[in-house]
Amino acid sequence: MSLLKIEGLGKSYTADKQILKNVNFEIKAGEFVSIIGPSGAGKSTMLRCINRMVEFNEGKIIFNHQDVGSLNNKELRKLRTNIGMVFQHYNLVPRLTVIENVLHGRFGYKTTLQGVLGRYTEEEKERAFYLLEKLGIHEHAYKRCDQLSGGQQQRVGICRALIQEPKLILCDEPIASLDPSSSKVIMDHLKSISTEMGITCLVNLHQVEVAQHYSDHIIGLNKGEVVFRGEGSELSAEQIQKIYETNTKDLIIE
Ligand SMILES: Nc1ncnc2c1ncn2[C@@H]1O[C@H](COP(=O)(O)OP(=O)(O)OP(=O)(O)O)[C@@H](O)[C@H]1O
Repeated sequence: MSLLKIEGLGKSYTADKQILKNVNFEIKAGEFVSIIGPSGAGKSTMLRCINRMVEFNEGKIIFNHQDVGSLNNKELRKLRTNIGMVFQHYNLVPRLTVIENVLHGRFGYKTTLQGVLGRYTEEEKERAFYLLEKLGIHEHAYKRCDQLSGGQQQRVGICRALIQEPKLILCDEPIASLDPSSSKVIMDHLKSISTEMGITCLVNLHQVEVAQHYSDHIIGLNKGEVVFRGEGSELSAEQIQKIYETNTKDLIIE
């Protein structure tokens, strides 16, 4: 069943430069899909169009049978509870505790006053603990977020997305600031979120081999156009060259 359908998507921030050009793809519920491409290809813009953090200019986005472009503010707020987001720099509130940051994921379900006063139900607090435990960081629940390592902070970011009870999680370069071992922990968690919890993951990545290892499908973007769509095993050196406009050996930093 299709969860997300992108049809003829176009985006430009300024009149002189088209960032996304006629982008088309479809993602099924529960799939793990990566977007790869060189810096500036439009990967972040693509993700942000899906929840309308960035307004797109052309085409259609259908998410969970809803036409995203036609939603009013109230409908958009509701839609965003179904779409979690994980960021490269975690986007946590550093001076607040881990558990408070996780509970921020419930904001979309609250009135502004409830959110500002930090009014959460016992059930929400239990769920936050359960998620922290699942991601192996429950012993840090009452620490300030800025006392945690990058990998731990990213796990808090994932818990905050999960407590929204999303159907889709958008991850914008979730491992770009992490060392290889923390990166593996994060990617393993994201993968099990899709396979065990059935939550669809759309992940922007810089590392081709990571995308190949974890993804059901890969989308290759070059200058805002989809130049590859397929499984990791179908991604040949020639395809990689088409995406990055460079030889694969040039992608290895020695
Ligand atoms: N708010 C904005 N206003 C104007 N131009 C923007 C804005 N955001 C992004 N751009 C431009 O859009 C292009 C695509 O940027 P985007 O961040 O989507 O690419 P990316 O593939 O995610 O790059 P990276 O891998 O470096 O994060 C770039 O040329 C960028 O300068």
